[in-house]
Amino acid sequence: MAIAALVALALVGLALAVLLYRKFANALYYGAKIGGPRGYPLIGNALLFLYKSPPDFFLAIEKTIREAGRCFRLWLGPELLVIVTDAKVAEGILSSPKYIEKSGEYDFMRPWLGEGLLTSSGRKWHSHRKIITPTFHFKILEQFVEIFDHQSDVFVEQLRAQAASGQAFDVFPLVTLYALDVICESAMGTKINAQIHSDSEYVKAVKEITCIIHIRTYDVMARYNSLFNLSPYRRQQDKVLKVLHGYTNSVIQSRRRDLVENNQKSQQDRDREAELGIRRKVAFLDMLLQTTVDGRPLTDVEIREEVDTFMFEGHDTTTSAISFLMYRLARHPEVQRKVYEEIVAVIGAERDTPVTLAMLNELHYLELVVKETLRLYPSVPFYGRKILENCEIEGRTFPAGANVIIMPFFMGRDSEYFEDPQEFRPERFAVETSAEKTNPYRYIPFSAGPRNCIGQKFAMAEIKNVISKVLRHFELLAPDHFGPSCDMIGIPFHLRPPPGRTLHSLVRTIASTKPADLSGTQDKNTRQKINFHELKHPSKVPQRPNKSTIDGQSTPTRIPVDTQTVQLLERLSLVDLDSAEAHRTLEAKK
Ligand code: HEM
Repeated sequence: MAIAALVALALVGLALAVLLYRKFANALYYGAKIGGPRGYPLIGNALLFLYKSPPDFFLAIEKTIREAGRCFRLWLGPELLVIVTDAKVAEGILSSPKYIEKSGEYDFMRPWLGEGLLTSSGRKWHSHRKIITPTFHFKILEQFVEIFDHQSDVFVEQLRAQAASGQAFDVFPLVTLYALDVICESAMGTKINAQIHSDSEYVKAVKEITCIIHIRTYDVMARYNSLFNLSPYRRQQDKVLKVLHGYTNSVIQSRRRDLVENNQKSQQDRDREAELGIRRKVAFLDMLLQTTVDGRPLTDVEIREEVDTFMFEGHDTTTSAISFLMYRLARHPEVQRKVYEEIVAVIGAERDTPVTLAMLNELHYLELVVKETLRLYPSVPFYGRKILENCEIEGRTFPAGANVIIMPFFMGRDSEYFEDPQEFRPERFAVETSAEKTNPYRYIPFSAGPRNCIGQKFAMAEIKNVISKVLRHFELLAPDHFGPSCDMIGIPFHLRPPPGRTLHSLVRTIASTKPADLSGTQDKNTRQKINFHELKHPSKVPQRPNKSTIDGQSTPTRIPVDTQTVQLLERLSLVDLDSAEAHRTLEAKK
């Protein structure tokens, strides 16, 4: 009896081993050929990502790139990841219509976005991409510029309010609210007035779900559903999803009713409205309501997925770009001066001149500055594809099931791709010497190929608009103590996350407290500041004072901006693949 049981057990064990071998042999074999850091049995390289904050995650990857090169494999338990920072390999994947399936990381967005444009694949993605592309036509963009213009006026008022308080604050949360206002009005045609009512249920829900997505992306403990479902994040997610989906659904219903009413209007009514100058702005949602796929209209769920996708992709990315751009302008007064002069030449110095798309397209130098900012701080620092069948790219076999993670963050800092990558030099993108043109796949903050960013023209116009407005009102200044040595500032120990929480969530928590509460949360010496100097004479083309003149003034209007978030990420900006010295210093700081 005992022997029979032992034999049965051995057979089950053998069957299991064969099953596991059949499931993983292919990936193990080709994964080993790609090469990567040594891992442990069963967990692989998961320890590299345990309780990791975003900066620590990036430092770990950067260290591995040094050791293993621009393309290497990692095992996260049973998951095979292939990290790619090689432009040729990235080109092989991004340019091909075969590799459009998204990697496992996108599952963290699915509870909110469902199968929208960012997360879907196959036939659904193809047909939706086709119908959504025309919504970014320049004629439609033109009407969105009105929204940017109005919302950036509100943004300027928020900055002015901070100037009056004189309290330290982080620019990032204010930019988030501005970007949310813009995308909500453009995508749904409704005003949430996030900049004024930042504590509204919908605004808070967007912030919370974005935070949960980030936590799941960076921290291996929140990555797997089995662990995530046991955590408080899961309950929090269920709660905010009700708010998010509820809001989008109600807007869809109301816009449907409006559309029916509008269609019932007689030609006479329409002519009268046209005479009175009543022009209804068409939101992205309206276009979806009127479109058809394979001869049928989109369902409410399909529309909701696309609108929510825009809400996410259209605010998180531009927020990061605008925040880092403001930070860089403050650090490079000569660049800021050139941007300002261009704005005055194209739009004029008057603060309330309405901006048009044609004017924004004329801001060529500002465009170079945006591109340079995205080289160093790509809003989407990595994105992934799932390989469905074994395939060969640039001499390597990528096994079926592998998640390929392409990292523009490191490509933008690679000295083989960009000369002196650590230098902020917008001119490198000038047409004659354009870094983009030498090999377009070295510079991919908007991705490339069939699944590139559909909203990049919208984003560029939005960023240019808000910067042109801010610089007509304020000068961004870096205070004297803010020199190169400050670059090495690490995260003060007491701001490190307790186990189980990522630093990112902590930063978000701090950022969402009132500015006044911030002052006590960190050591004075570790605070970096950007000041805004308000221009006094808007009606004349103002001669911008240089820094020493400003310092000489008795009471300039200044807003000390606490760049907690920038500080966190500035640490990453030092991850220059070229500079072993910088790396050693960072390691020592840790
Ligand atoms: C600085 C701003 C932005 C950056 C850097 C950026 C970057 C990207 C990147 C890298 C992707 C590819 C992601 C992937 O392959 O998984 C992407 C896709 C996408 N982006 Fe953007 N984005 C920006 C702004 C926007 C805006 C403003 C919108 C909408 C108004 C938008 C809508 C989308 C959508 C819908 C996709 C999915 C496209 C598809 O898969 O067919 N993005 N974006």
